[in-house]
Amino acid sequence: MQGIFLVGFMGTGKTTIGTALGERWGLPVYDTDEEIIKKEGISINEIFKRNGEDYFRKLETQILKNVPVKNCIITTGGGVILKKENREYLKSIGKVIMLNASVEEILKRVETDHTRPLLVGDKREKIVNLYKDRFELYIETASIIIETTGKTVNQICEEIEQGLLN
Ligand SMILES: Nc1ncnc2c1ncn2[C@@H]1O[C@H](COP(=O)(O)OP(=O)(O)O)[C@@H](O)[C@H]1O
Ligand SMILES: O=C(O)C1=C[C@@H](OP(=O)(O)O)[C@@H](O)[C@H](O)C1
Ligand SMILES: [Mg+2]
Repeated sequence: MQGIFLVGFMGTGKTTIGTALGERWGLPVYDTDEEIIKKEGISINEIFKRNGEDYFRKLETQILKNVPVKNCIITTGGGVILKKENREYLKSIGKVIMLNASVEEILKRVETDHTRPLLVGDKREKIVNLYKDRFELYIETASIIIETTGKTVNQICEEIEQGLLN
């Protein structure tokens, strides 16, 4: 089986759904953020603080291109689609699934979480602006789009399974 990649905005549930799919299908799951944290030995917040976003993006591309793909599920960080190089790689190497959610739903899910350096300050404003810049890039990269607002993890996994059959 070719690799299954989950892309989408922060808080759309990529890490959660990828983990659930891994359990359902008995496949290994690689989360690019977790691989970056393992490699650097510090949190994403700390990487942004010490080395800046550009450094993080370089690591992200490196990790993306080096995680196993065949018979694996790969969950990405929300900004992976910013680089054309990454979008092309994703499209060429696996099946790309976009998770989507409304701004209100994302806000609810990330409200009390302080692990995302790009959502510091006015979270709603940050989400609206970043999503506006990125939306088309997710759409361009993915071949399956799944709406997650108001759905359970199980429902979303079932929709993904259905989407892969079509
Ligand atoms: N379908 C869902 N319904 C409600 N909460 C969800 C759902 N999917 C994920 N979450 C919650 O939203 C938060 C962000 O999920 P996460 O998987 O980290 O998203 P991402 O990796 O896309 O940033 C977590 O607290 C998670 O438990
Ligand atoms: O959208 C982004 O630019 C980011 C998303 C995060 O991952 P999640 O989408 O899993 O939250 C993480 O990679 C980093 O904080 C930057
Ligand atoms: Mg994640």
